[in-house]
Amino acid sequence: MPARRPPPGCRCPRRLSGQGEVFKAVANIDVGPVRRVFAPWLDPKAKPFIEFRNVTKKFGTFTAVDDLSLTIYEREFFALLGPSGCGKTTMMRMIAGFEDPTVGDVLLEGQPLAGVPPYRRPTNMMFQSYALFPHMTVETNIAFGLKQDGMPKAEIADRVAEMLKLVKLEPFAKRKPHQLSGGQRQRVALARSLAKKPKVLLLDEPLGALDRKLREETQFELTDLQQDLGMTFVIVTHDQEEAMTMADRIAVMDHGRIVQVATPSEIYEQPNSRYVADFVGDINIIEGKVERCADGHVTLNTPHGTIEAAYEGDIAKGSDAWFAIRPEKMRLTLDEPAEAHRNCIAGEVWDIGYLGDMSIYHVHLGDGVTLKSAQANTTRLLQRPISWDDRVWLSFDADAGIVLTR
Ligand SMILES: Nc1ncnc2c1ncn2[C@@H]1O[C@H](COP(=O)(O)OP(=O)(O)OP(=O)(O)O)[C@@H](O)[C@H]1O
Repeated sequence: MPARRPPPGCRCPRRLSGQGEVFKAVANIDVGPVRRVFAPWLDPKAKPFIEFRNVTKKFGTFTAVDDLSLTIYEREFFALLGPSGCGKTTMMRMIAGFEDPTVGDVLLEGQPLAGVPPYRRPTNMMFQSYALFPHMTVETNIAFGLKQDGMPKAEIADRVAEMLKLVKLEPFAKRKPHQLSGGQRQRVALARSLAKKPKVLLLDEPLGALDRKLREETQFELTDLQQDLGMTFVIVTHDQEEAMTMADRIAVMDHGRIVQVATPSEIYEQPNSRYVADFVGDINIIEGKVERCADGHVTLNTPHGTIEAAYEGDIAKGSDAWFAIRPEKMRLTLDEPAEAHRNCIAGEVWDIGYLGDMSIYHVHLGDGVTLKSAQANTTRLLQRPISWDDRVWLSFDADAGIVLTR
């Protein structure tokens, strides 16, 4: 098993002692006495690497990408996340040069890419299907693009050897794709994409063909590789866990627009809308009306009682607002909590989803609303105290969830 990395956005101690010098150079952001993070987007002096400036892409009358602006920084692992058809692949294809914006500019290192054909761009795109040549061996597959570019034979041999080592495929150099596992084929495709040493690697659902376990392992390999190479990776995925595991930042997209760009933990803990909250991970959303908003708190009147939540900002009394809280942040008890007049909701256990390490309790509130509470299975199944049809209390702290206004 690969060693678990620090969470994205916290690429710190391990990388900064040793090869991590590169990160010091690009992002000297101090966030405390011990920790420095890779966060060029917080550095006003950081230069954009890839830029979308008011880009619209239309196919006929259909708008696939809608007046979108975005900055990606050098050495970033950036994920485009969103439902099918939201425009992720179209954005990647505009970086690679397979599509041109209808309006607006895509820039690389400050230079507009308009008119630059794909083969002249320092980008390479790896597709989900891998598109390996079945009749060629692993090494000839990796060498293919280099040969086409007219690289001298000896250099090609060196580069292929380097790539085989990088993706740990040296023993398989003479095999053909059908003699490899799915994960090995994925690594050949990766080696082939990296062979020309592009500045930007574009990965379109790169792990879609792998089973879950291999996918998880490969995610870590890919992020380690990206860090070691110091390259910029842009990945398209509709798998939010994949984006969370690998990316420094995630752009959540909806209908050709970006709804939020932030680090995985910000996207998860501070979604800016119900759309993002709901798209990334499991969440309970409770609708209410603002009763009071002052002193860093909002009091919400909801059909399930009063919720008092931490909130920095101002919302007018009487406005609609939503309290969003992750299932793992909901306590579940059989006894009524002491402060049952607020942040406590009574219900009945309707269903229990057993996931092995944890169980998801679906709690019915009576008026058709169901909330979820995730409980770690620290005791064996037979010993667990809360079961189907039990009357229970869900409770939470004021800062356990987030108040959303849209
Ligand atoms: N060449 C094209 N002609 C017409 N419409 C297109 C073309 N390419 C993409 N589209 C449309 O643009 C929209 C965005 O497509 P895109 O492939 O970027 O979505 P996506 O977010 O990558 O989806 P998926 O996750 O399914 O790959 C879709 O509605 C798609 O049908």
